[in-house]
Amino acid sequence: MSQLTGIAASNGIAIAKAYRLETPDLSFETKKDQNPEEEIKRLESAIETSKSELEKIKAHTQEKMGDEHAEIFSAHLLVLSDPELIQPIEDKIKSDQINAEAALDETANMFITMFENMDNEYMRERAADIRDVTKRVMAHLLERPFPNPALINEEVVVVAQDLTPSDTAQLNKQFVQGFTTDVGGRTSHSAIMARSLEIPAVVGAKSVTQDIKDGDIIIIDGLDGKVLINPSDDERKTYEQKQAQFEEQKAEWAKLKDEPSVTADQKHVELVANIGTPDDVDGVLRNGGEGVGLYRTEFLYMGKSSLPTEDEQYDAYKEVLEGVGSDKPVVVRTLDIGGDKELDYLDLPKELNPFLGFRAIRFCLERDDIFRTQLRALLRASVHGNLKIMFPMVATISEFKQAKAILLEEKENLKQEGIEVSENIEVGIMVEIPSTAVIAKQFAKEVDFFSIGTNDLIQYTMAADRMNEKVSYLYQPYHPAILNLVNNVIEAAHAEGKWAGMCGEMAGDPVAIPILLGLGLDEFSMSATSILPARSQLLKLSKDEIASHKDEILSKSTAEEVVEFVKEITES
Ligand SMILES: C=C(OP(=O)(O)O)C(=O)O
Ligand SMILES: [Mg+2]
Repeated sequence: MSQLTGIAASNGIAIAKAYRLETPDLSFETKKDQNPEEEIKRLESAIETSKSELEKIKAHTQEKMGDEHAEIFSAHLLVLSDPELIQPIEDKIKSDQINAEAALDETANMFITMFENMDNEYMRERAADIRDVTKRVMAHLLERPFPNPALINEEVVVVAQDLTPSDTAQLNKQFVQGFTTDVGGRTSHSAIMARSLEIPAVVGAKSVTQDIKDGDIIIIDGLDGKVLINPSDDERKTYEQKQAQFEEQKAEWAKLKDEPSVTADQKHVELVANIGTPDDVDGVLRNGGEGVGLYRTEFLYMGKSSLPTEDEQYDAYKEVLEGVGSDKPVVVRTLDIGGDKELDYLDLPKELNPFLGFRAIRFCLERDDIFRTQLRALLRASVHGNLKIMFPMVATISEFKQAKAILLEEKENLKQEGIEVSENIEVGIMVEIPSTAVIAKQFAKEVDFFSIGTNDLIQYTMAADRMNEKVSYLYQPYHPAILNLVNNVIEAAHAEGKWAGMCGEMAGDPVAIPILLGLGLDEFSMSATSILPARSQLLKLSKDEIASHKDEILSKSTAEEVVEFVKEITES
């Protein structure tokens, strides 16, 4: 057996066979003087195999995730049945006498370039479909296995170089017991999704794809960030015991499900959850969440071949608001696309620094057609619960004002159309850009609330990529620079009678919780599975006692000094 160490990204222990999820190498050689009849036969057979796989995936997705998610596979099937694409490939095989791989590649690229350059969104989306489908057909031509995560139907641990958010969205929790990746950090979106799926995960384990073969027995220790490959019987027993202990601990926490979130000195805070889809609401309720502090709506736009319609979005928002319960807050973040969250069908230009690029509110203010559709859906859904709207990646007051003005315009438009809209929607911002944290005082006059997005705030403040394990030593949530920014935001909010929450992963971190409590954070939004452990921890903490040491905490020079000091004052 061998053991790898990575970053514990989602709690729990998983023991199962490895399933490697990787796109095969699709490079090929162009061959001349081929027999066209044979090449056409090979092409037809690769297309048929691809079609039958896609039919299966589509049926499976329809059953597990509904029609909306299955739609992308219908679009792929249409491409594979389109004579306007297939005939030119066959013509090329005949005229140039080249192998099917070369003819497929050339013809598909020609169509992709043509569609991508059209001034028509529908056609640009078709370019993305052709690109996806061509990969599958090419893999079959080259006889290299193409992974179909949606079709996994036995208990496995997924092993991948990295998982995109849309890969993660396809994983079926019934069979996928856990996952491990070479790259990534605790705040990469695949790790965040693992926590909302409640499956154990270890990310950033560097060489899992090198060291693990399909079918190896793997133990994922999501509590301590370990990956064991082909463990001995004794090791397996040890981990089965650890798994059982973790289950017992969870049963203890579960007793707090309907209890209030109070500290030892009877101070209330709000413990709410981060979600990515309406399906996650169930986990929020099971884990005693007092609402939703961050609904990442990007996932509505992913795993599809086109933008979600206003009605589709309305249905999702209504489902969340009603599911959570009408009195409980639901903070919905408007589209935060960009960074590692791409939408193929929008065909946005590749950027050198996507995390510093054209994303989130920057994108929405330019593509206000897309933004308005989302805002209308949100406003229409607002009558079904306690909705709060939050804009991501706000860097300037002017961005906030523009976004809010568009929201108010759409509200007026709906009212003119005779559609009811709630009059009590709070409108706030994520604080994830250092400049915004620095002038929080000025922002606090404009917004109804702040939610601190430490996942990004830390990476921008420390100039350390949140997904790069090489610089993860610099990604320091307890660094005094971060704590001073957080404190600045909380004080600014309170001075204007507003509330300050946090929806970055730091809010659910047991080391950070006492510090944030002492700084006066009002709302802690975290993965649903962190809520009960946090509630249990709060019961033992005195807010006033920690707050009395606030200045000392903020004046420490290093993260280590902060952690040591807070440990001293909370354990004494
Ligand atoms: C919550 C945040 O947003 P995301 O993780 O989706 O970037 C954050 O940046 O802290
Ligand atoms: Mg962010």
